[in-house]
Amino acid sequence: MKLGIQSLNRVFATSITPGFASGFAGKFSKVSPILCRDFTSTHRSLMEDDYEKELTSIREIEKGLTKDDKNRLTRIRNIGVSAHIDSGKTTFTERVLFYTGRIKAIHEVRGRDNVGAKMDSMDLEREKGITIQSAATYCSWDKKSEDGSVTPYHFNLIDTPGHIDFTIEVERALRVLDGAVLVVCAVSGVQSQTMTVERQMRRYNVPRITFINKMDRMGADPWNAIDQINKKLKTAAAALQVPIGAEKDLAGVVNIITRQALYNEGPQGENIVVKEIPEELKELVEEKRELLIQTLADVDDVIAELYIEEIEPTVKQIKDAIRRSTIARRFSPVLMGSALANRSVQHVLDAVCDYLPNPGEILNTGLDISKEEAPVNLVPYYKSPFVGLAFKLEEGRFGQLTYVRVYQGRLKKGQYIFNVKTGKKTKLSRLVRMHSEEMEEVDEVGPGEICATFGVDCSSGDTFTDGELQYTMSSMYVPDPVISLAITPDSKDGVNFSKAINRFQKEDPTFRVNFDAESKETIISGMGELHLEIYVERMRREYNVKCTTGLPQVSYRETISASHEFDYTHKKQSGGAGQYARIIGTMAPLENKNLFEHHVVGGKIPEGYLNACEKGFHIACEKGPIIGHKVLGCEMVINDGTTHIVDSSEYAFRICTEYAFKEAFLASQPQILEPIMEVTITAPIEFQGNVLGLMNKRMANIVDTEMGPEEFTIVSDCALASMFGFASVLRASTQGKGEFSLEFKDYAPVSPNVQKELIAEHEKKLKEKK
Ligand SMILES: Nc1nc2c(ncn2[C@@H]2O[C@H](COP(=O)(O)OP(=O)(O)OP(=O)(O)O)[C@@H](O)[C@H]2O)c(=O)[nH]1
Repeated sequence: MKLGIQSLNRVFATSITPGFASGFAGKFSKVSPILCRDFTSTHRSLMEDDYEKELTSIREIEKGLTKDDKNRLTRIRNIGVSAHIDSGKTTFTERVLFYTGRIKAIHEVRGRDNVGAKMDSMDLEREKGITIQSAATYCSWDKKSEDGSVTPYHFNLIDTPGHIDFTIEVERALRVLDGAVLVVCAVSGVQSQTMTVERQMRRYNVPRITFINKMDRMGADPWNAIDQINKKLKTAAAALQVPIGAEKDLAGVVNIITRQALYNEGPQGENIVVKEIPEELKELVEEKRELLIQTLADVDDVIAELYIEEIEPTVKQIKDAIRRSTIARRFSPVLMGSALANRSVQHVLDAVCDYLPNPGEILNTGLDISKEEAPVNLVPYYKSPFVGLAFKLEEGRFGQLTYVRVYQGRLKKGQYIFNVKTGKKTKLSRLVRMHSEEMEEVDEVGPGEICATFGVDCSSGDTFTDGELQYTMSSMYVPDPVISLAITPDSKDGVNFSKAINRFQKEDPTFRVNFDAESKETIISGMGELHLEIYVERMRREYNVKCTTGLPQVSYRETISASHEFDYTHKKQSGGAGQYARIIGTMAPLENKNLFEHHVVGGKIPEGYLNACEKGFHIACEKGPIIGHKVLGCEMVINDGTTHIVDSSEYAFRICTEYAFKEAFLASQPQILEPIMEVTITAPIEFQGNVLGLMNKRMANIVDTEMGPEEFTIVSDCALASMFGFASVLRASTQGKGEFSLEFKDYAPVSPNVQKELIAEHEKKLKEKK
């Protein structure tokens, strides 16, 4: 047996930081909710972080757990199901609900019975066959051990959408989950969204097991998919199973740890029958078992030592090592099967119990705002004072539904909870556990659990406590919208329109609404065409408001590429009180953010006026001087100025800064930036020429091409403006067989010609309005 270099490092130099442990984690960050949009600091603090340190804190917390706490926590799993579009998350979750007894019958996504899967509860989801909102449910799984004993586990499960347009749903689910099942298609392998989801999991330090689905399809190749997980996702992964049969003859899997063949029998594959391993698979099973142990030796010290001594680890040693390294985010165990063909889903549930952490094995931290935001560990003790996070809001039949993850203490019906941000106190009149759109009343939920409540006024990401503690938790990453649309309700009745807009904004932080005073239009912004289309459709269906929409507009940014010194005086004396302000300073380009600073000495400009200048700066950044889009990458520093004893005021200094900003901006070689998207297109090979033609026409920069047995994938960078309406163009060019996804990558300057056109268009619009 050969030993990987990494395992040698781990055995002989155990101080080496494990590569997979230093991922990104919102949970452990020192970022206050106010700063939650700036994740750079989070990344940095976590890169320096180290799982060993985290583990020390977890061990410390464990010491305080009572026997009851332990019993409760060890049986809880908060998990998410995430994947690329159409990998089968919803189909998989439907099986989970069926096998756990949560639903009595299986219904398919776009199934002939027209019922639709349980977790796609919205009509639109059922019609389109896509998941739009993440749905939460809970269920119980009786896990049978090898010795025949049964242990009941309690799962809170969230099925998340695959489309990048609904990415916020994935972000908020991962923020509160302790583990995830990453579903990968056995034919397509790792796809663009798999990589996005993986990045999100790393951001929140979520351990994951992988399920290779669609093993019943022609061309299924789990070994290729595992290879891609290792290479593309840079996650050490190895199979725990080998399939028995293929395509329509897929009968079950061999558990290579216990060396047992597990067949799914019964109409819905509900009976697991244990048999001898088929003769023709024995060699493959041993080969893959060795590979599993070898991979584990690379990430786990115990197995590495046994490996060096050439001792075969026991079943328990292998399982313990998988658990340790999965929770430490160094390894992802891979299971395989077919959700649609009812094969091998039950083993994923066993693996969730065996290898994913319970809420007591994950470190969650907050900031104590009563002690200058000192970091605090949250302890999942039943008797601790309550701390919980409102991670999702939804308008339900009975008012606003707030999803809460309880981090410590418990929530009881009738109890008062305090919103740390607003200081508001609310009595909990109802407490429910969610089961897709249905709910079940409960009196109490303990630490580590997820529940929902009504009548709590808050925003997504607010922390609640019992009123004594002043803790806040870091919130989730909210990406900036990239696309906008002017929207006008057809009827004069604006009440329902406002209601819908308010509700959608509260529920979804990536859906933004602005009223453009110049054009007198309401502008909605979001993550993509589909995202906005869904909201316009929901307004019609749920609020009876039909709307007319303009053409989608790119959310450009305005920036500068040179520095400029300014000396600006704002003076107004037309009877009554005058206005006077003078500021002197510099304007300079800055990477990816805006910044206001002042270095005024000797009280030449009083503090209050300087604050007004800062306000003026931020107002100016909201509407750029060239085409009225947001400013990005600009630093304004005020070094000096003068005041007038009578005519100076905060108002005068604010206005003065806005004018000075405009003047200096226009003198600093202004540039318009446009969003560049990473476009991933997959289609059958015969359409490769057509697709390349489409992308060339759009001046896309091809970054990668991959040929599969039947399909090809092209990854390219392309300006968002060229991608509007692409769904129908691609459909027409590939006989409806092509698929694509768009993800924001970066901002880049538009060409001088385009800049000229955009400015001319903007000026024309302004003239028309006059
Ligand atoms: N052959 C085969 N098809 C499957 C399997 N699992 C799911 N499908 C099909 O794949 C399609 C997509 O399944 P979904 O469960 O909606 O996938 P999803 O990942 O939830 O989709 P989004 O939420 O829209 O991203 C459906 O037509 C399913 O019937 C499987 O194991 N084998």
